[in-house]
Amino acid sequence: MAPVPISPIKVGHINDVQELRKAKSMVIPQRFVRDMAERPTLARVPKSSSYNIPVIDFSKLLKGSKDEFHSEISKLSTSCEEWGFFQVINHGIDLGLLESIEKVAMDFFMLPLEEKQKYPMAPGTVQGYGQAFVFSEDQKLDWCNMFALGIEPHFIRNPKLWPTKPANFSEILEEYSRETRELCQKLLKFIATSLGLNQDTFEEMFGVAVQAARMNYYPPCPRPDLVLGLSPHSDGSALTVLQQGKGNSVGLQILKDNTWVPVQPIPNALVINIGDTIEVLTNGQYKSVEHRAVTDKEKDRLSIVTFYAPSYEIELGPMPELVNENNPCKYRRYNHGEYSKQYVSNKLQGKKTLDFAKIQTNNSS
Ligand SMILES: COC(=O)C(/C=C/C1=C(C)CCCC1(C)C)=C/O[C@H]1C=C(C)C(=O)O1
Ligand SMILES: O=C(O)CCC(=O)C(=O)O
Ligand SMILES: [Fe+2]
Repeated sequence: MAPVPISPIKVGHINDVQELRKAKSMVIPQRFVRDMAERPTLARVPKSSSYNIPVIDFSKLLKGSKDEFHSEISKLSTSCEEWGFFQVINHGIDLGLLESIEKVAMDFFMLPLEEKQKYPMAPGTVQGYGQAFVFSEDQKLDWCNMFALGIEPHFIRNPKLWPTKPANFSEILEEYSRETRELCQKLLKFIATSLGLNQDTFEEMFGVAVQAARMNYYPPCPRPDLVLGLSPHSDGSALTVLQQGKGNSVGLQILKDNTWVPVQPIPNALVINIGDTIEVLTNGQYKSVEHRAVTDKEKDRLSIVTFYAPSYEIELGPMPELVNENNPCKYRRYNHGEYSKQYVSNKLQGKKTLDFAKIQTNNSS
């Protein structure tokens, strides 16, 4: 069942950030100005290798020698345990298709506002053009325009929100989504293997997986020190695939050891992150890590995000194989549809939605 908002939500006027940018005002509307504690520190994090998220060579998993396979599986395991993020190179998705999705997404965002507003994201919902996860008039806003669509299964789609311009948008998004779905399915097999589980564990458990796409456009901001492109959050999915636009500014940051670490884009690579579902299923062994986006004074930025999650119908909780004396059960069992409802009814707020599933103990963090 698709999540539906329960009561009318008053969110006040939400400025479109591209229009603010066009107006060339140096003054940032107060709703975008973050409280001190939330403002991004723009000091450079050293570019040393300890601050680079791991890179997985997918071709070594698919067709590498036995040694290459084992060493890449071991790297995958460390990445999921210690980072919750990794970049995949040689993923096999046609590079022309990556370029095409970027082009249609960019062409969409560059349309006049009236055209984009034909596909409005209603308050309290997550599909269409606008700002998702806004629930009150005093909530801070992100310096970002979003366009999100449910992809699979078809009942989550709202056909009225699929744009007619650019003309090839839907065709490219369908093709891209098929490819990213396949990538997620393969990755889940390798993730299962890395946990010592049967490679089909997740596929068998997930039923007909839910897939959604979100395009985020961050125009340059005259005061990047005051705003956030996207509020800190973990993803409610099982896996997320994130494509960073070519030649964009660095904008994605992940929270590691209490430091916001920037993700340096690698040309043609895809960023993968572990979502809340895998954290729960692995009883916290693999982590869904908090991340956010920051903006740049001169450069805009585009990201194209695929969320891959289990069917709304399934019940899930930590897998018994991953619960033991040293790692006692941290999450209760719940229905993924309920979790989705919870996720889309709250503002993005770090890893807060996971409290829904956490078993509270005296020393829970
Ligand atoms: C930051 O996360 C999201 O925007 C998001 C939204 C996904 C969705 C759509 C854009 C339309 C269809 C419904 C759905 C909620 C999947 C994240 O997706 C995650 C969150 C949950 C929960 C999930 O299943 O995927
Ligand atoms: O734009 C980015 O890099 C982050 C996007 C993201 O985290 C999301 O859409 O969930
Ligand atoms: Fe995210």
